[in-house]
Amino acid sequence: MSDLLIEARGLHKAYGRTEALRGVSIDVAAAERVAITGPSGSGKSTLLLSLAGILRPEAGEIRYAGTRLDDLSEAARTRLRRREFGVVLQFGQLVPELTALQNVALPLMLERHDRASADRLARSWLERLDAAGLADAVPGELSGGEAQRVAVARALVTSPRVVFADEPTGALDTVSGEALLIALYDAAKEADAAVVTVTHDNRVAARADREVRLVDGVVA
Ligand SMILES: Nc1ncnc2c1ncn2[C@@H]1O[C@H](COP(=O)(O)OP(=O)(O)OP(=O)(O)O)[C@@H](O)[C@H]1O
Repeated sequence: MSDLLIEARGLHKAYGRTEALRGVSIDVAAAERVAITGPSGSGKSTLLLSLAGILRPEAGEIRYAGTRLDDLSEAARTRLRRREFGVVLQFGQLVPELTALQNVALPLMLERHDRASADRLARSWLERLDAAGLADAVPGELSGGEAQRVAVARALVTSPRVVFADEPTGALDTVSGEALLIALYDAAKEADAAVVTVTHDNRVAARADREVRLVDGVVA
């Protein structure tokens, strides 16, 4: 057996007449950092959301640790996602009514951790991302970069096998964008998690172990 974590073959996904994915195959090995790049509209987000089990492609197969992800029921996919995956999206992923600490602790609370241990772990992840001082702030009080650091802490708090990040640095200036990505890569490495990032940014792609470039819904 190889150490392949994700094996996707021949993925097709259309939105009405727009074919976003036209036969994409991609593998991700355990602890590997893969950057998905390509022009706007080439299908990067659609591929990421499909691999993360959030979108269901119309054709093709996705195996996660040998299990067919695309065949699972919605409930089973949600359970697997909560247990095995961390996700950082572009915007609005923090719950506005909760503090940063409560946002980071939320995935643990959903997994029935007790409050004290969830808060302790959440605080330690905020510290690792240099965001301990933000613990009591609500998302409306955070800058774009601060909110993204909190979102990264929340994606890692459950010790996922894979972190999926859709343009995590898109809203940030060059310096804070790169710092956030380094923090994500370092934290994932420490936790032995694979990272799949969608990015327009060459510097981000250069830090990955491998770049997969999409053009018009196929791997270029
Ligand atoms: N929910 C949707 N409804 C209709 N069309 C969509 C939807 N989501 C994406 N598309 C279309 O599918 C194609 C691929 O979109 P996708 O967002 O996957 O590309 P992308 O490479 O991530 O683009 P960007 O870099 O601009 O974020 C585009 O033509 C887009 O307009």
